[in-house]
Amino acid sequence: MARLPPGALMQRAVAGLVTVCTRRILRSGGYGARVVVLAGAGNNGGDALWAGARLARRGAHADAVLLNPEKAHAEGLTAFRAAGGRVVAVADAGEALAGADLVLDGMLGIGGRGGLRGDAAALAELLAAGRTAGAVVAVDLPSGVDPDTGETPGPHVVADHTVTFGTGKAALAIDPAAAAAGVVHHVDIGLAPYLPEPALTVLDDADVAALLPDPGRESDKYSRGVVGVLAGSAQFPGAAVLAVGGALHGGAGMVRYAGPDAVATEVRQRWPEAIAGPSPDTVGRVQAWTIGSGLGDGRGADVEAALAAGLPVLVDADGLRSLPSRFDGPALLTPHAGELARLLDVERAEVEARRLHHAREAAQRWNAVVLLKGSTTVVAAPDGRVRVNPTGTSALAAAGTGDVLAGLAGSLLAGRLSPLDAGSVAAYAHGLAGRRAAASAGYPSAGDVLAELPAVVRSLRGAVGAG
Ligand SMILES: NC(=O)C1=CN([C@@H]2O[C@H](COP(=O)(O)OP(=O)(O)OC[C@H]3O[C@@H](n4cnc5c(N)ncnc54)[C@H](O)[C@@H]3O)[C@@H](O)[C@H]2O)[C@@H](O)CC1
Ligand SMILES: [K+]
Repeated sequence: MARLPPGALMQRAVAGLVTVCTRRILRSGGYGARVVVLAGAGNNGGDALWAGARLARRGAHADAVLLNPEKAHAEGLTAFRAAGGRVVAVADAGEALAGADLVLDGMLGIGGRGGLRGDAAALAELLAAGRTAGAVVAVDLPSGVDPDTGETPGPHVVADHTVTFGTGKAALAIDPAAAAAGVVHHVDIGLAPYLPEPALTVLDDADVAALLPDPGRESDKYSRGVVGVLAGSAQFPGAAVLAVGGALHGGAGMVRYAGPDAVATEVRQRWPEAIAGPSPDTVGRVQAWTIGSGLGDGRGADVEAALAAGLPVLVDADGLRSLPSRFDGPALLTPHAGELARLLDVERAEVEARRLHHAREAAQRWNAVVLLKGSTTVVAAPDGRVRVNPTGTSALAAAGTGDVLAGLAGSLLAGRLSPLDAGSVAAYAHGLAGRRAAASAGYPSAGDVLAELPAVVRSLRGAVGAG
C-alpha cells in the first residue's frame, strides 16, 4: 500500500472479482444480470460496491444493501451510484435477494471478528434459508468467519464461491469456516514479494513430489529406512494388516511387524515381504516406529519399549493412551478429534470447532507434531509451523483408513522425513488415494484406499520426473 497510489490494490482486487463473476459465474457475462451487493462499513464493503459499479456498467441491474449507510465506503458508493446502482433499505433486502442472480457478500472481510450481529446476521440467515436463487459470492472470505483460525464464532455467510485476494487465509482452508467458502478463486494482487513467511501452508503436488524420498542408485533396503509397526491385536488384527500395508507403500526399504503370533501370521499371509517378531525388543533394528493402530488395551509395556528406543516415532489410536509427558526426539501424533479431546480433556465438539487451536496446543504440550485427522486435516509443529491438507475427502471417514495413514507416515519417518513433512505428505497422498478409491468404489473401504496408494505415489513421483 505504501508503494502504490491510494486505492490501487482495491482496484486490482475488484478487477479480479468482476472477472470471476462474469467469466465463471454469470452466464450472460453480466449483461442484464440482477446483482445484489451486501456492503459493510469496511474495505470489504468497498470492494463489493466497486464490483457492483463495474457490473452495472456492463449492463447489470445492481442493488446495494448498506449495513451502515453513514460509514459505507465513500468512493465505492459514489462509483456505485454513478454507474446506476440503487441503494435499497435493509427492510427491502428480502425482495431484492429473491430476484437476484448474483449476491456479492461484502459485509465483513479480514477485519471481521466475532461473527455477524444484527442486520448482517439477519441477511446471512436469509441467504442460508435459500431466499435467493442466485449464486452467493463471498468477497475475500465469507462474512462472519474468523479469518485466521477457521473458526465460526457466530452467524456467518455460507457462500457458493469465494473470491479471495492476495494470499490464502486459514478460514478458507480449515473447517468449519472452509466449509462455508464454497469454490475458492484466488486473485493475485501483487502482494507476494511483500508477504512474510506464512504461518500456515497448503502443499500442492509439486511440493509433495519434492518431499517424497527418492531411492538413489546406491540405496539398499536398509539405507531406504526400516520401519517398525507396533499395531493390531487379537481383537483388531486388521489394523496391523492395514498399517503394514500403508508402511510398505511409503518408501521404506523394509517393514518389521511386532505383535502376537496369530496377528503376525495374518500380516505375513497378506504381506509376505514383512518381517515379524513378537515384540519391539525382538523384532530387529528399525529407524522409526509406528505405534498404536488397533493395539487395544494392555500393551503399555510394548509401547514403552518402542518409545524407549529414542527413534523417530508415530503414535496413533490406542498408543495415544501411553504418551510420555513430553517427547525429546522427533514425534508425530495422529489423533482424530475424539482422541485429541481426550488428550486435552475437552469436549470433542470443542476440538472440531477450533481445530487449529487444539492441534497447536497439543503440539506445544507434547513437543510433537500433531496431525489432527478429520474433514480438514491440520498438521501442527511445536515450532509453530502448520500445514493444512487440501486433499481430504469424506471417503476417508471409514474404519481402518487411519491405520493405513499411520503406516504410510511411519514409513516416511523411517525414510528420514521430519515429522512435519512425513505427516503432511502422508495426509496428502492418503487423501488422493481416498478420492481415487471413491471414484472407482463409490463407498470405498480402507482396503480400497490402500490399493490406490501405489498409483497415487507413482503419479506424484512422475510430477518430478523421478526415474
Ligand atoms: N488490505 C489490503 O491490502 C486490501 C484489502 N482489501 C479488502 O479489505 C478488506 C479488509 O478491510 P477492513 O480492514 O476495512 O475490514 P472489513 O471490511 O473486514 O471490516 C472492518 C470493519 O468492520 C468492523 N467489524 C469487525 N467485526 C465486526 C462484526 N463482527 N460485526 C460488525 N462489524 C464488525 C470493524 O470495526 C471495522 O470497522 C479485505 O477483506 C478485502 O476485502 C482489498 O480491497 C484488497 C487490498
Ligand atoms: K465478505
